[in-house]
Amino acid sequence: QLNVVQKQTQYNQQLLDKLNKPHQFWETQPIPNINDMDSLKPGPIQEGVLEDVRKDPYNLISKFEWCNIDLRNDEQAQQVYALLKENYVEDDDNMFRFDYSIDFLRWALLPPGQYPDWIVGVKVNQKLVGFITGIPVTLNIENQQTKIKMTEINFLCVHKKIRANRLAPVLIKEITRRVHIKNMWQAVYTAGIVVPTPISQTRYYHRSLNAKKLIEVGFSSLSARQTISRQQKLYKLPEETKTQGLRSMKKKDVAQVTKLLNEYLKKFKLYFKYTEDEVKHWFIPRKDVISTYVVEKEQGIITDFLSFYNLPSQVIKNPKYTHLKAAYSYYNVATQTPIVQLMYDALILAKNEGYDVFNCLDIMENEKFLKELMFCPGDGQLNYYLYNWKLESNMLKPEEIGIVLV
Ligand SMILES: CNCCCN(C)c1ncc(F)c(N2CC(C(=O)NCc3cnc4ccccn34)C2)n1
Repeated sequence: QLNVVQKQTQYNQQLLDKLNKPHQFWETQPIPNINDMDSLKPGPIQEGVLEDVRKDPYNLISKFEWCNIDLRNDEQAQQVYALLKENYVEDDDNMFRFDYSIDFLRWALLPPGQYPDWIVGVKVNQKLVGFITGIPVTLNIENQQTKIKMTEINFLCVHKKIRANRLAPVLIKEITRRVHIKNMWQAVYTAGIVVPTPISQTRYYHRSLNAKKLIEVGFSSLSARQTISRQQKLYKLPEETKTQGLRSMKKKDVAQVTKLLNEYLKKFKLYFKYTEDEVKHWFIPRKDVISTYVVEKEQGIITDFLSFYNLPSQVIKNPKYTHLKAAYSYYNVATQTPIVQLMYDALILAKNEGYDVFNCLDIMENEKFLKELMFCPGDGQLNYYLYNWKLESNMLKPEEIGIVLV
């Protein structure tokens, strides 16, 4: 009885701390707060000094220990899968939770140049209870001459049962240390929540592919005048794609796709530079992970390509369905084919691959097709963040963002 009271008191105190000092952790980080906006000059906020980087891992509360996860090892990959499946991002009404597959996690976290100590776990008695990851990227910021070698942070997750232990800040500090020790001083990350200080706030849009199921799982709702059959007719798609020469991407396309992508991304203020090796990793189709289709014209010239990734959500409580099959728009480059037509074909391909919904953000040139292809704005916002970098402009518009994080 006593320790229940003690736990409740401790929890109440933590709530009070949060109310009094929200973002206690974030204020200690080199990320501009609102009044830095016009005082900081563009570029790194703190100069990194390699000698000053702590050589040993941050301390953990007793019984917790650090471990590097080898995702190539089936057992360890299974542990990561199970932690995320039960404890990763949910929607605000706790109806859905992401269900990233093992094949997807190997795609997302084992790109060329990956560092083994950037897949970070925390274990208690051999059980994985905390996770955070980094992958190496080369970022172009606001068309600076210099490209910056930095990290893309993702998959921060703490087991539901041990939240409010302040483990998340320690996970962030530890992976920051492991990035600093490699003489890298910036990071890019996204989150559905707002913490200091987004560089861009983007919105999710959804295009219904299986109207009936979306209503049955509670993803979509019917207004007074709508009926399921009218929704099905409204969103119906042809079986066949329209674009001449559209086909699945193959290894032989890597060189052309790399040129197309790197050239196309120069339109934006924030984008990665891709090597051919990286294009091979990120775009060669993988079953149930990534789908990429190229448009091949005469003499084998590739003029456009489209891509989308597979991120199912577990439907937490539903008598009929366990999963929502969602395709997420990845990178789409339209240089000859009208982007509306290219994305219309993406919808047809996704429908034929069995997806229930096609999601995209209002970044890059996406707002050129959202209305015409009947995408609806979602309640999800995705905020983009840069660690240790002051932009020239305080915020970037969504259409200036050329990065998709999975
Ligand atoms: C780097 N990592 C960011 C990507 C993680 N991604 C995909 C994400 N981050 C925050 C969101 F707001 C979000 N949304 C997709 C939209 C959506 O479909 N909302 C209903 C829904 C269905 N399933 C889920 C699962 C979790 C949250 C909302 N869900 C909103 N997506």
